[in-house]
Amino acid sequence: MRVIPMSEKPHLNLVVIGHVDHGKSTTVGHILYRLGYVDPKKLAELEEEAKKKGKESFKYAWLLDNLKEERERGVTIDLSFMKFETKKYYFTIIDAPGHRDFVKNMITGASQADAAILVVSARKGEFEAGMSPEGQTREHLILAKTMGIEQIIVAVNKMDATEPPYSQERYKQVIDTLQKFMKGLGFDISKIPFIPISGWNGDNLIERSPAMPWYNGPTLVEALDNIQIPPKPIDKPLRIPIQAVYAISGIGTVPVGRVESGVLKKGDRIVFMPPAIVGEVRSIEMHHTQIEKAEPGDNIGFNVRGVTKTDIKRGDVAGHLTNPPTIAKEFTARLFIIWHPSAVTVGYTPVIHAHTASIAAKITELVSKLDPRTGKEAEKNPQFLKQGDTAIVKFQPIKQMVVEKFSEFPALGRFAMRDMGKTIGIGVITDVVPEQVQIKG
Ligand SMILES: Nc1nc2c(ncn2[C@@H]2O[C@H](COP(=O)(O)OP(=O)(O)OP(=O)(O)O)[C@@H](O)[C@H]2O)c(=O)[nH]1
Repeated sequence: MRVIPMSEKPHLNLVVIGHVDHGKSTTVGHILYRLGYVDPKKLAELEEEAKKKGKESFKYAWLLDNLKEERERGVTIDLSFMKFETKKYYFTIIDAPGHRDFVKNMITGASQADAAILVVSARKGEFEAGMSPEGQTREHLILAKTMGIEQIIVAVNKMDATEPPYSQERYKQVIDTLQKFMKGLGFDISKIPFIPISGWNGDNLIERSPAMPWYNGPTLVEALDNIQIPPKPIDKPLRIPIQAVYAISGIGTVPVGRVESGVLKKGDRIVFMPPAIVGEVRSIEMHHTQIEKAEPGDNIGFNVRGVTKTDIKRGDVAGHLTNPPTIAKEFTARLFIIWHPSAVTVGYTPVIHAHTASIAAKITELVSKLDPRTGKEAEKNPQFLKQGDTAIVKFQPIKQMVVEKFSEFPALGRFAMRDMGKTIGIGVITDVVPEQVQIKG
């Protein structure tokens, strides 16, 4: 594997979604190979091995598993990272395919996806399975929409395996169904490319495929270069969810976290919520270098005067005194139930994972159940929610917790809901009832 240089290009986080076996690993593996990230000798070895096992068709998918393993041995964080460059951008694939719990990682992971590739098989029966009520094409699209991922590239895969191969008619049928569904979810489909590909043969991945002369849109890699960079929320109030707090001898208290919005400057007076403790920023450090100010996306450690290590902890949020982070007495969310063995009712108290905080919260009201296709109310005050339902729900955190409205601070306004070691649901916060607290200092 070649060593990837730190690039000057803008950095984007990409997530690859889609129904099981629709070709996510094969497509990503093939792109990485074609962009030169894989030694041809290594591929030949894998090919040989796959042939021996009578599974030649898994060549590229195995490649990906191999790369994943190589990386995982070296990293300690729980996201599986893969990086590659296109003409314009430097991409990190967060949570590569095959990972069942991508939903939780998307929310609680270090980075949020800027864009998604949805891989959909056009093979007879497979496309239909993905769009069935239990299908993940459908589920992942709902999740992407719920999480606010607007930039989606749809790769209509396995075009070599349609009947007849590379059938324009089948392509049209597939995208027609997808476009109707996505429109219903509120996606602006005029901005979404639908690219017929074969992840296996490489059609329309990098160069235009001669097998599909009827298609004149971008190739998959061209579509990646057409992604728009999301603006940095530097004009918004400061929010830094704290990941850890250190006490360093000779320096003092050093909280560590990622700036999600606003700008932090040396000398600023800041407040940590919920404890409502005020401190003064003496220095800011990023990648072992002192900096004067930190902006959204920067992972920093900063030394604060007036705060001890025991005053604050992971899950607290730093902000300026003029607009302190909100402690929620209660919050309302649009919730999607991913998995539950029976039913979710009022009184249910799962753990809410929002930004760096993990705090139990009780459901106090099931306000309404929504029609997942239209987002409109389908039932008022339902008795219970089950797997696959989308609903408006009120929560009461059992301990003080900072969250914000998703529309104002996306990174602090989305959460995963966990119980029994599994992700039960995901939500975005539409409203917060703030708790008034006295700020000390
Ligand atoms: N004919 C054909 N087969 C493909 C293509 N892409 C993938 N496949 C096959 O489809 C099967 C599943 O491919 P994967 O890449 O493992 O699918 P995946 O979506 O990553 O699967 P999970 O990670 O298990 O969800 C394998 O047998 C692949 O060889 C394609 O473009 N054409």
